[in-house]
Amino acid sequence: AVTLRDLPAVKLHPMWQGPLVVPGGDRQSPIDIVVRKSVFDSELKPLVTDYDPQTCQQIWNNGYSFLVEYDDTTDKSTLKGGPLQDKFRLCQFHFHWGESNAWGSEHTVDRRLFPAELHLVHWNSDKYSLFEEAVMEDNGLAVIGVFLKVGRRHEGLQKLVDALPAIRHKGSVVEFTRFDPACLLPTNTEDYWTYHGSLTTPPLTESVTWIVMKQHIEVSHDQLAVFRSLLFTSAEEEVQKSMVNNFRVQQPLCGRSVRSSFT
Ligand SMILES: NS(=O)(=O)c1nnc(N(Cc2cn(-c3ccccc3)nn2)Cc2cn([C@@H]3O[C@H](CO)[C@@H](O)[C@H](O)[C@H]3O)nn2)s1
Ligand SMILES: [Zn+2]
Repeated sequence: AVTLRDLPAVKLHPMWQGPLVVPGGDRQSPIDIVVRKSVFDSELKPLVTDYDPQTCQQIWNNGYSFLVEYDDTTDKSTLKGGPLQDKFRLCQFHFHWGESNAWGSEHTVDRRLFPAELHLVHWNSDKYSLFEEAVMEDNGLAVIGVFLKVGRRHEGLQKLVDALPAIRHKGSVVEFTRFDPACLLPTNTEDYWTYHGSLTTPPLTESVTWIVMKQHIEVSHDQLAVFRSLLFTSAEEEVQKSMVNNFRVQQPLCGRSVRSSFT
């Protein structure tokens, strides 16, 4: 497997050329999950997702990734269980990927990189009434991370892949409805690691309970190639830049422990 050390000097997106350290940040994400140092916690429950495909609204290119956004004005698409005490509302999901299949994920497992990583973003609707409020609070957010590996074509993903050419440029949006994000979860949603961290893109707020699934999902090489056909740049810009390597590098653990729901 490829580890971070093997990476050639990967040209990072301007977002990551600046100071990568958040002043006073001691719970930043992503991290390397060292399996033998994770602590089994028998109190951790299986995840309970209840997503309503009717709340799917649009898919758009925000110049860093592509986001599938859900109507989060009611408790229709929710996550509970796992390490969570409250109910969380799905607001969007997106991916991070590399220019090659050798890297692209944000989290790593024993330094192992995956070609891509899915993030399903939720906020605590028991305690807050808006995402903007929750994002400023300790553990106001819960993000499920799912690793992608290249292999069999993912039938559920294809509807999303087919929509990507319409949002090639930064700022483009198209209607995208009736998509059930549960199809992107691995079959085993009982085994995961969980730790307290942050958003991996600005504002990098330290408000995320991360839930990283142990089991990956498989997508085909061609499906991943369509992700790479997206552009960081808007239609007006002269120089078009491929949307690849849109991941943040690993951050120091700063004494945090990672719990596992499995032995
Ligand atoms: N790599 S990852 O760790 O997982 C993520 N990295 N970034 C993510 N999001 C972007 C974001 C926006 N804000 C923010 C903070 C304060 C005020 C306003 C926005 N923080 N992170 C998550 C995200 C949120 N949203 C939408 O933000 C709107 C407010 O701007 C809100 O009204 C919508 O309900 C919500 O869906 N989109 N993305 S996640
Ligand atoms: Zn993300």
